[in-house]
Amino acid sequence: MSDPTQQRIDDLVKSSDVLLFMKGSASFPMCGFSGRAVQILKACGVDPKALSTVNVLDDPEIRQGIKTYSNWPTIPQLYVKGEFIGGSDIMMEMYESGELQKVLGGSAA
Ligand SMILES: N[C@@H](CCC(=O)N[C@@H](CS)C(=O)NCC(=O)O)C(=O)O
Ligand code: FES
Repeated sequence: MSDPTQQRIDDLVKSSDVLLFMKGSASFPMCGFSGRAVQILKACGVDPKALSTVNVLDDPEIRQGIKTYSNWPTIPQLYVKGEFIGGSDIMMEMYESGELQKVLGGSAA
């Protein structure tokens, strides 16, 4: 991976079991879609302290680079154990089917 931003994102994604790229923070989401993603993770029993987040509004390079990294055009983006799961619509569908709770497995309290 020669692009430094892609490398930085790859390092971030691999550094936390549950990582949410979002607008704002878990305590102060700056967009409804990001807020919904945080709420879904809480509903799955993810301890807010175990949840790592990256505020893309703080870093334009990451805001663009994460879309390239995942080949997904929007924020939020959830990664579990280094794998891209999806945005808030996919998270909601997976939550309703029970799949998200399974994916989160040991990461959920
Ligand atoms: N349907 C999307 C909603 C997310 C969305 O539409 N995000 C937009 C507005 S916050 C976005 O990231 N736009 C590109 C950008 O702001 O960089 C999902 O499932 O997560
Ligand atoms: S910031 Fe406007 S829809 Fe997310």
